Amino acid sequence: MNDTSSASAFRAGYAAIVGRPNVGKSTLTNRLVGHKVSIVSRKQQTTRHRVHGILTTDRAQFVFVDTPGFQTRHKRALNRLMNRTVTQALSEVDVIVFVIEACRFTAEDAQVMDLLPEHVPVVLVINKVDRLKDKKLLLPFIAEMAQRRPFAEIVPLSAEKDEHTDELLRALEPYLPEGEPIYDPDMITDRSERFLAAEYLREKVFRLVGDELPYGIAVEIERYETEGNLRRIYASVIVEREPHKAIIIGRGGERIKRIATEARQELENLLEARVYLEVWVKVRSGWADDEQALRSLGYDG
Ligand SMILES: Nc1nc2c(ncn2[C@@H]2O[C@H](COP(=O)(O)OP(=O)(O)OP(=O)(O)O)[C@@H](O)[C@H]2O)c(=O)[nH]1
Repeated sequence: MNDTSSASAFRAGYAAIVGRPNVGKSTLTNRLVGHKVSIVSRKQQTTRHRVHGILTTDRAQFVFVDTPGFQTRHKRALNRLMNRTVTQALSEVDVIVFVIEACRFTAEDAQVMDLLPEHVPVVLVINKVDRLKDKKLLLPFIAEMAQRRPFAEIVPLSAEKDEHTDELLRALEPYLPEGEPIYDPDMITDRSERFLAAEYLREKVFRLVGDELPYGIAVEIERYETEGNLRRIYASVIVEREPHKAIIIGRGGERIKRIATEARQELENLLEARVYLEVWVKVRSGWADDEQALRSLGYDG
């Protein structure tokens, strides 16, 4: 208890995970935390909230902030809110994890990099190295990236295959301040069950509706009741236009049934509880353009 040497001191702090859409930020957060707290989709820009994934080891507590993709093309209200969220997240953290794809550095990546504050250390993650056919290309790419900016560390890894993710944790640890855990060590997220239920349901909608719908989809939890080990969840999927409703419902209600069943099963695993989930599809036109409506749906940046 009286040991004051810094080598054994516990560390705790915040790490923001940033990068352009689709580089694998959600996959990485989930891998590091070991639970599915942030939704993953092939479709871009599925992460709209700051989600804290929390990992507590015997040496440190990492609080990960999974930020939405930087918006460079679209100008709708939703995206203005998202950019504000990102900027805010970055100024508050102890270390930034800047994620790019192996051997690709696009104009969009450069735009994200230019927004990173100078005073916060940045660890560069080169993700998806499993995709590289020729691993020899990695070294020159690392050298090229090191020229672009003084990164605190550069860690090539594969979030999906869980390769070298431990090295990232080792690289991040020294940048966390010494101190007591910020959250209870048993926690994996500071989000409520209600929030996670909405996220899981939204992920299923994105996965099962595929590319048939634009981004104007939201999920609202209308009632969330706990009765012992049972959760009763009443949710709405909100779309912008009537024809979108039919797409989500599917022929004979087949698709919405599958969305609800899969979301329920995953929630049962996460919560270790029985889940009753009822899902309705509603049309509320223009919500993605209306910041007020977004706030009421919980997108309050
Ligand atoms: N091959 C390979 N694919 C990966 C890896 N990491 C993520 N992916 C895939 O890349 C896609 C995007 O991953 P996400 O984690 O949703 O990306 P994101 O950066 O959070 O995306 P946004 O939420 O749009 O910002 C998914 O299809 C993942 O399965 C990896 O290490 N290797």
